[in-house]
Amino acid sequence: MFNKVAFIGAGSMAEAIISGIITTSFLKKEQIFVMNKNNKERLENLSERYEIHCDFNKKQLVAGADLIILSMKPHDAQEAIDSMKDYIQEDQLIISILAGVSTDYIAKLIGKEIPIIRAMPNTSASIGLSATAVTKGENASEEHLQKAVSLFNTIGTTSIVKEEEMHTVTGISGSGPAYFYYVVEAMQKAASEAGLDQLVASELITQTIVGAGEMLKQSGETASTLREKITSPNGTTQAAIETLDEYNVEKAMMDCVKNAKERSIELGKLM
Ligand SMILES: NC(=O)C1=CN([C@@H]2O[C@H](COP(=O)(O)OP(=O)(O)OC[C@H]3O[C@@H](n4cnc5c(N)ncnc54)[C@H](O)[C@@H]3O)[C@@H](O)[C@H]2O)C=CC1
Ligand SMILES: O=C(O)[C@@H]1CCC=N1
Repeated sequence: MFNKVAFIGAGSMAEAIISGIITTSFLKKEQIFVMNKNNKERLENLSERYEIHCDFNKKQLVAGADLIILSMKPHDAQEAIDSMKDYIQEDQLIISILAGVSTDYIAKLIGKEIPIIRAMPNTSASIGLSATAVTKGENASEEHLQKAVSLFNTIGTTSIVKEEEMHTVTGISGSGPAYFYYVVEAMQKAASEAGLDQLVASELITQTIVGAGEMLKQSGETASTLREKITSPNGTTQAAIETLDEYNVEKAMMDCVKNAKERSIELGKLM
């Protein structure tokens, strides 16, 4: 499907994707090329661990790559793309995982009518459990989109969305893992205050969140039904949920997603 894949940016998301495509044998190690801004030690480390090619020479890195993955931070995109756009050809496919940044804007920076797929994975990619959403830019075909789906399926599930939905997706599944970690941190604090052993608490909380996730996935029941089944009249769960309602946690969660979405829109405009 791809002969050579070049990652521009070698941070945590690039590593998660690399790990997925190697573990599932989607690509051979020697087909993967990576660069970052100036962190030689990081590249050496990646090269040793995954046996992939690392190179600071942009021309060499991009030459012959049928897929280029933009995996730098949004604020670094302009400089990174400026310094390599002359080596990019219209028959190459670009996948961007940059939060907030439109395919049109990337095409404008590159200055060519090039196929671009925009994707929003999440950090669970590092264990093959990302919820990734993808969308295609103006010059990308259905075939390009399907190739991207195949790639992101190596690191979890992949959903196809409209480009205008990508900001919402970022607020839901891109940043989403952090919301659950936040809840876990709070539960750990409560357990600690109550004097429960930290290791025991951690084991119980982790298995509780994994179990709830699997119930959502496997039971075929809605979150609301599953919650009601736990909530005995005048029981402990009712007392707990009434507290969440008193604090208006539902509204807080809705605003949390909304603000992440707004920030994604801003990130796109800041470029
Ligand atoms: N961390 C997350 O949960 C998610 C992040 N994203 C997006 O993924 C992208 C990368 O995020 P992370 O991996 O967390 O960032 P990171 O900070 O870990 O990595 C960024 C990489 O880009 C490199 N870079 C910066 N300027 C460069 C340049 N001029 N040329 C080449 N490389 C350059 C850096 O050296 C670094 O290797 C961001 O655009 C972010 O919006 C998307 C989904 C989830
Ligand atoms: O916080 C961020 O900007 C990135 C994008 C999605 C998750 N993390």
